[in-house]
Amino acid sequence: MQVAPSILSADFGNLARDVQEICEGGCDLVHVDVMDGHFVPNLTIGPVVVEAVAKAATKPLDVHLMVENNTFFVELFAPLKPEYISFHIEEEKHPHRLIQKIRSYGIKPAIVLNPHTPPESIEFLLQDLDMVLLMSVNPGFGGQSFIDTVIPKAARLKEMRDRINPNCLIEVDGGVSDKNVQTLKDAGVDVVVAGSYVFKHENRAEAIKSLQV
Ligand SMILES: O=C(CO)[C@@H](O)[C@H](O)COP(=O)(O)O
Repeated sequence: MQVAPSILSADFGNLARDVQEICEGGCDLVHVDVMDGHFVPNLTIGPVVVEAVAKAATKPLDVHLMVENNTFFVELFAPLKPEYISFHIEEEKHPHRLIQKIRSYGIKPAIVLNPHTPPESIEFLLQDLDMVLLMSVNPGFGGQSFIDTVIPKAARLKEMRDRINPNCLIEVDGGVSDKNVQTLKDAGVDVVVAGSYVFKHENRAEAIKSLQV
């Protein structure tokens, strides 16, 4: 299991220090939540702060857009060269075009599904994706409870993924801890995002290790 700590739960007064700590602690990706106050009822960070995160990070960035105007934000973040940019299928009229745009920057495209969105909604996009992110909380905030319907959903997505594009990773985000990571692994999940579990742990490196099952 790859682990992508969400910096939403980091100490923003000491962001570079916290990013360095999770990278030295062995995380696989640094997960960056971009919220615009419209698609979700919360507002986070723009390219100025993400540039500082990219400078501090020794692991690739995984940028999760929770925004209304995906194309505008892709253009804003592409120069920072994250490994992945993911956007919500619920907020995109032309997802295939946006996937091509993200790839044209040399960035891996990913699509995010809210808890209610079925994996079948992206069946005909799967061949063009590097990752699908399944939300296991309603997007917008850290520290929420895990919605366990994501487990059969991940298993259904895995069946589609294995058939259509075995290289496409499955990522789960929200309420992830050492208590549910093995179940997620068994369902076929490849990457977990964890915010409060990692950043509130007294030993963040140990927290990351406990998720690398
Ligand atoms: O995208 C989001 C929330 O919208 C997540 O990345 C959370 O930040 C995960 O936080 P925890 O549930 O692990 O505390």
